[in-house]
Amino acid sequence: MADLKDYIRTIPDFPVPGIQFRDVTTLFAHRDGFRLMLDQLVEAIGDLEIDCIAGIEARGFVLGGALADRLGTGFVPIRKKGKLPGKTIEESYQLEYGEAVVELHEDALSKGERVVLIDDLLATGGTAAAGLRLIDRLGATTVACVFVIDLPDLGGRKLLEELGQSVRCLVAYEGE
Ligand SMILES: O=P(O)(O)OC[C@H]1O[C@H](OP(=O)(O)OP(=O)(O)O)[C@H](O)[C@@H]1O
Ligand SMILES: Nc1ncnc2[nH]cnc12
Repeated sequence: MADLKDYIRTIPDFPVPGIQFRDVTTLFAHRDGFRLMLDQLVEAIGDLEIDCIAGIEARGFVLGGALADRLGTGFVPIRKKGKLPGKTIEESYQLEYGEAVVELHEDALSKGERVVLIDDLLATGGTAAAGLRLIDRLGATTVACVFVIDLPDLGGRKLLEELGQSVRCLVAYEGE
């Protein structure tokens, strides 16, 4: 049986020298790969009762929208600063290669809603941790953080687990 890694391309030195960029566009582009990924994401989340999926810009939107349709939930976007039209709350964070700010509409989630946070890749965990803070500030509960790719060497899984999160990833690149 095909492995998700068969569909993921690695591009060395992008966007800066020294980064091995794990490119999921080749996975998204392949009809068998995309379906296999969604099947595995549904399985990873299947045991949870959830109201909503929150996806992180940009690749988390592709995953999150398709997954929300499969699971019959709503979808909420966590976006880079300056993109959302309504009133927002914001959190800043450090990246593997930079710094950024993410925002969430202040009325995007209600108190007590059960949310799954999703993105394509977990590296340092800075982006996901900022997303968790946004969800938490609206009084909603993140019941799991779900990623296609984990880069455990960068410590993101450990960070999110220390924050009490259930972390679910489909593939990992370790020491590679
Ligand atoms: O765990 P972290 O160290 O925070 O890194 C993970 C984040 O980095 C990538 O996005 P990127 O910031 O490159 O933005 P993009 O999706 O808009 O290209 C990836 O899609 C995650 O969102
Ligand atoms: N190595 C990597 N590949 C793809 N996206 C990333 N985001 C942060 N680090 C990354």
